[in-house]
Amino acid sequence: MSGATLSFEVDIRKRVGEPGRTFDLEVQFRTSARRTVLFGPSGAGKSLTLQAVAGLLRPDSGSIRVDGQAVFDSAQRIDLPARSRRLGYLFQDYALFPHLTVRQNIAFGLYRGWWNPRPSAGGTAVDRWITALALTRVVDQYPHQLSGGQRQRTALARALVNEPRALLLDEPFSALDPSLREQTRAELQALLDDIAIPMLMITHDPADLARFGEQALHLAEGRISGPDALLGMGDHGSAQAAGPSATG
Ligand SMILES: Nc1ncnc2c1ncn2[C@@H]1O[C@H](COP(=O)(O)OP(=O)(O)OP(=O)(O)O)[C@@H](O)[C@H]1O
Repeated sequence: MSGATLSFEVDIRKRVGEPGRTFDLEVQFRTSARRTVLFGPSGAGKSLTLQAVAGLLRPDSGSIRVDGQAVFDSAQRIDLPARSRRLGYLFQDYALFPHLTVRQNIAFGLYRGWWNPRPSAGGTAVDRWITALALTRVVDQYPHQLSGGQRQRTALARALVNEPRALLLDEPFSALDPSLREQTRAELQALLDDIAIPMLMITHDPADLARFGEQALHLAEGRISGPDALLGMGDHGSAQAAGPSATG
């Protein structure tokens, strides 16, 4: 169960900032790899790109297709809300609700409204991910009572509970103690193999790229500079920069 793929086709422009201090994102790429890593230095535009794919940031123009479906297309006036895109999002700092238990945080992923899930909130999906992510012992604890790894697994469970068609991961290990990162990478890799869900990860850490960059795209100053030929091992799909900004 490790071969699930899905395509992302991104061709977007977005200007942020104020006059005189703007940042222009102009990103074009296609990938159908099982695991794609968008790699680049701080300030390159990685988070803006991932947020646009997720539906958390509206590009000024362009289009985003997921598995052939237009989730954003400025010309056609398509802009699906984040929830309708069926993509799980793992935030860099995990963004857990401090006043909710592990179980409630995970169940929150299932709810549309602003009310809080009951402490006993559950159901098959919540229980499945509690078990799969080894959170059984801590279901009634609050985020401040968890280890970094447990916090990350809780956030992952919340991202997965709606059965998304892909996972979007924003620097998933940067909030962890460096000594925990390698073990946690191995755990995430095993989980992804097990549940066969494609992922798009953004990171500035070469160790993430080495482990998850089945296809690598390099981002610098708001533009993709091309696939990493050394890491682009194409058995499970393909990734390529597209359009005029591609140099590789
Ligand atoms: N809302 C905003 N208003 C103004 N500028 C912004 C905004 N969001 C991002 N930027 C700027 O856009 C650029 C790209 O930001 P982004 O967060 O995408 O970078 P990043 O590659 O994810 O960096 P990091 O690895 O540090 O998170 C940065 O220069 C940032 O200051």
